[in-house]
Amino acid sequence: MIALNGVRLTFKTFPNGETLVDGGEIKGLARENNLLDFKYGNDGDLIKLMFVKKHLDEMQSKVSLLVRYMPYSRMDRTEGDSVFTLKHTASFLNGLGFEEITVVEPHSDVTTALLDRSKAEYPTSLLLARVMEETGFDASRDFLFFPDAGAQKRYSKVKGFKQLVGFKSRDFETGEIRSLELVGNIDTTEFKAIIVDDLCSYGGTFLRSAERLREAGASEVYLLVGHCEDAVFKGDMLGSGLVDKVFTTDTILDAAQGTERIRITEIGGILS
Ligand SMILES: O=P(O)(O)OC[C@H]1O[C@H](OP(=O)(O)OP(=O)(O)O)[C@H](O)[C@@H]1O
Repeated sequence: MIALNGVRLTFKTFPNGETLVDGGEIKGLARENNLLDFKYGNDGDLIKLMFVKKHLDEMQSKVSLLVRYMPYSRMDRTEGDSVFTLKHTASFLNGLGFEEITVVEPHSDVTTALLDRSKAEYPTSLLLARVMEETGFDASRDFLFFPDAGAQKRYSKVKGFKQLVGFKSRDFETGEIRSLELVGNIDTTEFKAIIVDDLCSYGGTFLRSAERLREAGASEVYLLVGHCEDAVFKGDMLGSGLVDKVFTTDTILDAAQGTERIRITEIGGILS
């Protein structure tokens, strides 16, 4: 999905897969300062983005970019012969020459380090208070749970709550979670937990997290993630009974049962 100044652009696809881009639609929506809102679905969307930006360049207008989910952001390091796809995706976007790039919930600082004139926004942090209120979170008893050190670092500004951290081991090649152990002092026999992280893909991290939390006495477990892919529901996250509710945004997912999906454009601070 690509929106220009708040209006979703329409694209047609030729039988051979090429895209027909409507320059008249772009021209009709263009202003002196423009915002392209980019929701990545597949690699073809990057090509569409390039066509739109190049067309706006021909009108000599200024264009900023909102990247709802940074493609390849999890490939923020390489092992063995794997290509550094995040670096090359960032290079592609830099080559398009945006005035500014805002990235929603990047997986790590590597994304913003690679992108020119970029900044990050974290809706998960902004939504935490709302999720706590809805779940009846009691700060004197309940815990936030960060599944790995990366998550703990990402949300290090969230202070004043009891926290537990996971120690996760993942097979880089297959993506399979080898183990996830819970680290921290649980000083109560019954508590609620909110798992906080940037993205849910296959859901293994969160199923394992919820298992460990339930074993430790959690009576309710909630998941708050910035990005959420459909695959998690095929993996039966909610059907497992381990997670009571998933709170996420619309950066990837359009709709799924059992989730509360909050439009990022409604979260103060992201687009201002
Ligand atoms: O739903 P899943 O398929 O389990 O994936 C979700 C997890 O994967 C990502 O971390 P990752 O393991 O890539 O963390 P790392 O970059 O710190 O290794 C993300 O931050 C979640 O913790």
